[in-house]
Amino acid sequence: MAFKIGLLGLGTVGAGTAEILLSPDGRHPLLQELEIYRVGVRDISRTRSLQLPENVLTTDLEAIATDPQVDIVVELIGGLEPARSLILQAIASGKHVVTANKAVISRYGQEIFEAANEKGVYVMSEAAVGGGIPVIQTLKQSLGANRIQTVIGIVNGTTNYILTRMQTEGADFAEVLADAQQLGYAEADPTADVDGLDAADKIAILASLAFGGRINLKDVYCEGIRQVSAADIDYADKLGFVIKLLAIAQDIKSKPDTEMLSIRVHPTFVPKTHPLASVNGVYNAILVEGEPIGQLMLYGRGAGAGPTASAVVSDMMNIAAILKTETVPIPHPLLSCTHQHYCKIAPMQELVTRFYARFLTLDHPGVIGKLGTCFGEHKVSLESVVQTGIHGDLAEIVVVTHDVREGNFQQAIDEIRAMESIDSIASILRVL
Ligand SMILES: NC(=O)C1=CN([C@@H]2O[C@H](COP(=O)(O)OP(=O)(O)OC[C@H]3O[C@@H](n4cnc5c(N)ncnc54)[C@H](OP(=O)(O)O)[C@@H]3O)[C@@H](O)[C@H]2O)C=CC1
Ligand SMILES: N[C@@H](CC=O)C(=O)O
Ligand code: NA
Repeated sequence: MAFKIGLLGLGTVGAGTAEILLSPDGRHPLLQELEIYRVGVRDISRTRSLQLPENVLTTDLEAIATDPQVDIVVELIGGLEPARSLILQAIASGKHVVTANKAVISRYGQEIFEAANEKGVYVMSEAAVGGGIPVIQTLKQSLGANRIQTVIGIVNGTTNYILTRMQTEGADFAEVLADAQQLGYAEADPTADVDGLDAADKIAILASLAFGGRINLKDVYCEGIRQVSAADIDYADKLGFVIKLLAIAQDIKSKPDTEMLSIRVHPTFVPKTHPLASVNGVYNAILVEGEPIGQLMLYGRGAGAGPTASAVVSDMMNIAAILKTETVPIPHPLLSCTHQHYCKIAPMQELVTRFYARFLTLDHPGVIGKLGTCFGEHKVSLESVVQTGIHGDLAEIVVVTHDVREGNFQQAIDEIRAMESIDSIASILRVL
């Protein structure tokens, strides 16, 4: 029995997926039962390196999504529309769906999964987070016995690639971004990568799986890497840290019967001894802490044709395997989405974390004392304060705090910004 695949998109991930399907030798035998039936693209005249079966290419994606012959629709075009509508059309036509589209799943998950459950079809999205890393299945199935406390991830390959090369080669941001685009890591609009939006989509999906509720993406705090300078990377190094764009979801409830999560994406000082500090280049890693499992880290390539396609094809095989046995009722309790409520997300002011801040000040006596007094008045305890150098008429002062309430820290910063002896606040970063 062959399962007919309708592939929407033949770009980086689509081509990687087709390549696996066209070379089944040495892989799981089930792969031989997945047949590329139609492939939808935008520009049919474009030269493609793949040798596809004849007459499969079309620009009519809607026809694929609704074709009665198609068993599984694989959405790999990216973006919000027409991707969302095509997924919904496929579901309405009774097709199972595989997608790598975190933007659509994080925003329209409720609509999509409700439609899928009603229609009795699967929507699988392993490639949407961590590329080839099997993190979605791990959270959905393998860790189901745990109470999850924390999920911390490096989940954007493009920014990790950029930060790694800035750190190791002192490379220029724009030049490295162009390389990441060339390598097929970046989104069609790389703003989504650089400004942390892609990582926010991904941590919303992971948090939903880890904490068993829907996440409203608007509640996810998001800061990208544009402001990270060579000077900060250098100070981080001297202080024993590396800078990583972290996506963090934590259960911060104060009592067992309450629910409160902190979900955020921001560049972070990570101690060099932390397991996430050595995750470099396009590699992603997701560190999960749960009870009783303790710490678990998944590591692998988070972007690129082959690794991402590995996840896409494994989703197709999972669906094919279920369809073959036909013993499992749909919705399958471990493969389908069964979330009903929205999780409560704490405002950032309530976060308790350490901070690194770099100030440019007039080189006057007593400036350090004024900074210390102001922080003290706002209950911000300092771990270290160093005057690191002089730039023309300005002194540079670097501060690292102990754990503080973010709201208190920001109030102190507002007062400091208004001080006459402060020229500017060059950077503020959170410390893990
Ligand atoms: N690249 C990566 O490493 C990863 C990507 N993803 C996700 O996978 C998805 C695909 O990404 P990627 O392969 O990089 O994207 P690409 O831009 O490389 O490819 C997009 C493909 O979709 C087709 N397409 C786009 N819009 C339309 C449209 N409106 N109508 C018809 N065809 C269309 C394009 O056609 P044509 O070829 O004619 O231009 C192209 O074949 C995205 O959701 C992305 O977020 C997830 C993990 C990793
Ligand atoms: N643009 C994304 C691709 C994978 O999701 C990234 O860089 O991680
Ligand atoms: Na994955």
